[in-house]
Amino acid sequence: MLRASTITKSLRRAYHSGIRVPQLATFKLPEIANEPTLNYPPGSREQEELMAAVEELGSKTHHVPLIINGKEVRTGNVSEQRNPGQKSQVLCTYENAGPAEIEQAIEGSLIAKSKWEAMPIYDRQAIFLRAADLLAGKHRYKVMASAMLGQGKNIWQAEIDAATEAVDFLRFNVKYADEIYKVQPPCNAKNQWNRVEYRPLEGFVYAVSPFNFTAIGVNLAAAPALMGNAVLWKPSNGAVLSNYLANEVMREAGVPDGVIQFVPGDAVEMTKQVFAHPEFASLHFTGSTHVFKQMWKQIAQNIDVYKSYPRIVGETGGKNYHLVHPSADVASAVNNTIRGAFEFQGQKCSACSRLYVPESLWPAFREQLVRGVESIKQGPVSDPTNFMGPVINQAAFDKITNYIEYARNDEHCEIIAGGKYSDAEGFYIRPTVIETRDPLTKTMKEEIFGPVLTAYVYPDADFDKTIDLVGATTPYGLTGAIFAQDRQAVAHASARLLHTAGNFYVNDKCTGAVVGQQPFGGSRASGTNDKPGSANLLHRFLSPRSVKETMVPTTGFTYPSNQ
Ligand SMILES: NC(=O)c1ccc[n+]([C@@H]2O[C@H](COP(=O)([O-])OP(=O)(O)OC[C@H]3O[C@@H](n4cnc5c(N)ncnc54)[C@H](O)[C@@H]3O)[C@@H](O)[C@H]2O)c1
Ligand SMILES: N[C@@H](CCC=O)C(=O)O
Repeated sequence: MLRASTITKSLRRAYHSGIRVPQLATFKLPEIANEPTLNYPPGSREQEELMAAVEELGSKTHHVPLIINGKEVRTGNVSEQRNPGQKSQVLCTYENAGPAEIEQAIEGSLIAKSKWEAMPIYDRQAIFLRAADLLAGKHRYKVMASAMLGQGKNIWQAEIDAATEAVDFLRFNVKYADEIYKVQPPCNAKNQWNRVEYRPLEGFVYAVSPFNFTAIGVNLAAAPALMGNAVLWKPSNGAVLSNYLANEVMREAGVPDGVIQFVPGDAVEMTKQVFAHPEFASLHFTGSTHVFKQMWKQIAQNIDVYKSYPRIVGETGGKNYHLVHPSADVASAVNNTIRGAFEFQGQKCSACSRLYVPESLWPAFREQLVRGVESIKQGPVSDPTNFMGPVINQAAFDKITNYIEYARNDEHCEIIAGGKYSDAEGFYIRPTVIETRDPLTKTMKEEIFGPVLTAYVYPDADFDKTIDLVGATTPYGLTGAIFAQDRQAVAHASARLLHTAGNFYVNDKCTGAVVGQQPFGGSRASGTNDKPGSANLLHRFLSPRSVKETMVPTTGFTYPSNQ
């Protein structure tokens, strides 16, 4: 007979070797809803606290290490992230991962994954719910401040990105995971029980994020991680500090060491190394179309190296439209166009960058548009009265201003608002509207990713032809909007424009999708349309296993018809 002390010792050993309390109930999640957006009016406590965080964060240069297996790693290969609105200010310096650190991160992630995937879903859900609460509460202003100073976001844009959208991704993914786990085979033959288990992918996930949305970086790493995967997260050079702080929030919430490896570095070299690894299981990418296509080709070339077929998930560029019908409410269409085109300096994949207006409405439309655009206040994010700030860096500034100069020199184009810019202090480009007589001019076709809108005026009788034009002008299919009060026109355009936009809006701007409300993503050259902010995305990081269990012995092998 075992003595009590021996039993206690054995139990303690069992506990420490990882034996867990079993799940003793089917749990019900707390209610999941969108994080309320704070308004930050002048004089409010929230504005004061946020601006204090901006001042505090901007008062020194921060240093961002790699985070590999939960440890801060320094390589000595250091780069800078500057404030795009005040380019002399170095917001942070950060370490770049080299081949040895990438190798270490991949190995560590595979080891961490073995425990992480075995952790019950409710533990993983609890961790990400906690991360959401930390981001919505204790760390909200610090992370927002880093997006404001590092990515040039004003208060509102930082709020809807680094606070509410990031929090919504974390919380809604938890809800979608719950729904996915509940989906089980509808039929069981007699004496049998069929089950589906939602395994994570075998191997590791490579998450590569863009500069423009902190929330997207969070989701690129957190969504696969929630489903039991381990992730190498390569942030954009333009968003290192905010992404690092968001990752620190997830670590504080309990994401175990090694599950998300935070590895800024040289995009090309790192990607080459990652894609050559046999355990590479998935690319989770958001960024430009040409980079995604290049990555897809690299993966295809390495296909014989991999253990499994890698899941390729990529949300990419857009050339989004507002189509105005003669029956539209002009003032509303103008206001939506100004917001859709120029919020966050047009640096949204969903930004409106081509506009189609009927001749009959154009005089009024143009007058209101130009007046509104010229009235836009622009400057550093430290002044909350600014509606617009800087673009992200010199390369973006040069690229965008080249488009403006192209239009200035094109005989079919006229710059009717804006057109001015300066990179003396920071990368400031005035919101610019180009009117063109050529609907296929360069600025109507190519993604500019800046505050440049091109308008084409069509004869009212050509509404149908214009619908065709909208669909045929670009290879993209991300977002679009129809403005009309005539229901027939709405229905007609909606049907005819079916494949031109993964997010289609009626009498609303083509930007500003909200997690839990408008799952986001486009098709054609705009991406794989796996809809971040929906259960669909989470499925991409799962490789389900079907289990069939038979309860009674099999007593023979012949068919009844053989008797
Ligand atoms: N569809 C969407 O949901 C969505 C959302 C946000 C941004 N975007 C798109 O992202 C782009 C803007 O973001 P960006 O400027 O950060 O994009 P980007 O393509 O320049 O960079 C995205 C990421 O890819 C990395 N990268 C760059 N070149 C690479 C290469 N050759 N190999 C491997 N990795 C590489 C970057 O370091 C960064 O981390 C726009 O095209 C925009 O439309 C799309
Ligand atoms: N949720 C965002 C996605 C923007 C992409 O950069 C929007 O719809 O504005």
